[in-house]
Amino acid sequence: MSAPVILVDRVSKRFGDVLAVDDISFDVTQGSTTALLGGNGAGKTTTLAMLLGLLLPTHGRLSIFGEDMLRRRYRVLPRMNFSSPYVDLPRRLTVAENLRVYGLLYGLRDLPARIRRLAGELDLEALLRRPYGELSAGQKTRVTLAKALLNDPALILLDEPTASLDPDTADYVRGYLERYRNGTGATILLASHNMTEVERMCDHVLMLRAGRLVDRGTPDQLLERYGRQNMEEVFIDIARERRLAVDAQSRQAAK
Ligand SMILES: Nc1ncnc2c1ncn2[C@@H]1O[C@H](COP(=O)(O)OP(=O)(O)OP(=O)(O)O)[C@@H](O)[C@H]1O
Repeated sequence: MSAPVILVDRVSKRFGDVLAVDDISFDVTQGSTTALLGGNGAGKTTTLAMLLGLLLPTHGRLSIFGEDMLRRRYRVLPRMNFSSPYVDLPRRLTVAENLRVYGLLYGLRDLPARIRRLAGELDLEALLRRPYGELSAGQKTRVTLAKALLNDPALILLDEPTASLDPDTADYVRGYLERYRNGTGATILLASHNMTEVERMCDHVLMLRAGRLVDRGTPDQLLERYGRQNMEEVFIDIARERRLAVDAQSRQAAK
C-alpha cells in the first residue's frame, strides 16, 4: 500500500483558553476524497490551516507527502493548493490579474493557456476583466476554485467548495472535481456542511466535535453504524452525541 498523502499524528491547537483541535490523528490515502465534518466551531478550518502551514500546531506532528510540515513545507506547498470562501483574493485586482499573480507565485509556465482553460471550464470568461471584489459570492467561489487548480495540485484542501453556488453550478463543480481527481490521481480533503456533497464525493468521513475526532468511516459504514438513511441524519446523531445511545442499543440487541 502506498504511504498516506496526509498524516496527522496527535495534533492539538490551542488559542488561549480555546482548545480548537484536541489530540486528533488521521491519515488520508492517495486518490481519495475525505470529508472533514463537524458543527460550527468543531475545528475544521483550524485543521485545514495547520495542514497548509498557516497555523502551527500546539502539539503533534503533521506530514504531507512524507514531509514534516513544520520543517519542510516549502517542499510540499508547490504540489498542493486550497480554496476557501473565508480567504479573499486581492479585491481590486481583476479575476485575470489575480490568476496571473497566483500563477506567477507558483512559477507556472504556459500561464495564459492555463488561465484560458480554467476560465473556460469554470465559466469565468465573462468575469476575467472584472475586479474580484465586485463579484457575487458564487462567482468568487468559482474564481477561488480556479486559483486552487492553477498549479495542477496533487493535493487539494477545500473549505466548503460549493458554498454559495446555485444547485446547478454546485453539481457541475462537484462533477468537475471528481473528473479532476479521477484523471490525475489527486487527493482531496474537504470541509463541508453539505451532506449530499459528502455522500456523492467522499469515500471517507472524519467527524469532529468540539475539536475531537469522534467518529470516522466510509459513508456506508456510518449509515450502517447509526442505522440511518442519509448522512444528514448521521451528522445530527453525531453532533448530538447519539452514538452512545446507538452503541447501547446494539449491545442490548446482541444480548
Ligand atoms: N484565531 C483564533 N483565535 C481564537 N480562537 C479561534 C481562532 N480561530 C478559531 N478559533 C476557535 O477555534 C474553534 C474552532 O474554530 P474553526 O474555525 O476551526 O471551526 P470550524 O469547524 O471551521 O467551524 P465553522 O463550521 O463554523 O466554519 C472555535 O471555537 C473558534 O472560535
